[in-house]
Amino acid sequence: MKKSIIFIYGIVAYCIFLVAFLYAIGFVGNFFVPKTIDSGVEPTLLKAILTNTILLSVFAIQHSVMARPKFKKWFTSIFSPAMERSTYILLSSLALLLIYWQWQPITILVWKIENDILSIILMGIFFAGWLIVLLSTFMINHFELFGLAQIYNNLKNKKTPNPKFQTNYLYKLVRHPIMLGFLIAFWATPTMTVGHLFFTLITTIYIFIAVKYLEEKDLRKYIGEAYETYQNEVPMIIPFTKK
Ligand SMILES: C[S@@+](CC[C@H](N)C(=O)[O-])C[C@H]1O[C@@H](n2cnc3c(N)ncnc32)[C@H](O)[C@@H]1O
Repeated sequence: MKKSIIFIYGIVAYCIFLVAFLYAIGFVGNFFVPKTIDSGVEPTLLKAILTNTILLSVFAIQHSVMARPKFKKWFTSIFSPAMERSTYILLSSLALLLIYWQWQPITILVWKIENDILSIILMGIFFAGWLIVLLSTFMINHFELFGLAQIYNNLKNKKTPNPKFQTNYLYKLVRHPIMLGFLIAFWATPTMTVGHLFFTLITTIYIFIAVKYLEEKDLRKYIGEAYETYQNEVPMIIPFTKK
């Protein structure tokens, strides 16, 4: 495929990711965007749970299968390697947009903080979570993580170096600060409904399983002993849980 087309494809994928990422803040936080985690017509409890389980499963399967080295090898045997990350980002973002669009609210209250100061503090923690997610992507390599380095280097006929193993900034505190940021953003809310809690519980379980049994397995294989030492020294997701 023409390098300029691959470049445009990667830029479009990145723009769709930006929309999906920004929308996620409003979706989970219940503000600004037209459809949020607690808005819309409420179906029966069974329909809501079934639909939401399918939606989250689509995202989890896409995200986990496409991140595996075997899938990447297959993909790059057919398409340009420069397109691999952008395709991953594009399909992840589309899976997220599908969640926002089809999510079924369950508005039964689990907790509601009436104290204004506590609510503001929780909203502050919520935004801090999203900031941690965004900043952490730059601590690894934002441009490589979202496929921009690959499409740019491809356009310039340059090889993209393999991603570097980072243990800097927040990666000194935990091994998975991006996931920590998501968990903070999903749990910190002044109003927790059953629908929001369902989303948060399922994503929390998925994050811990995917990180421990998929991502870290690959990282140990490719980085080797240095990653094992890192695992021994730095906690996985919850800070200060390792001596
Ligand atoms: C969506 S990012 C999430 C990274 C990490 N799990 C986190 O929560 O911060 C996934 C990519 O980051 C890479 N990655 C994970 N830990 C890394 C590290 N310490 N240095 C460089 N890349 C890393 C993985 O190989 C994978 O390609």
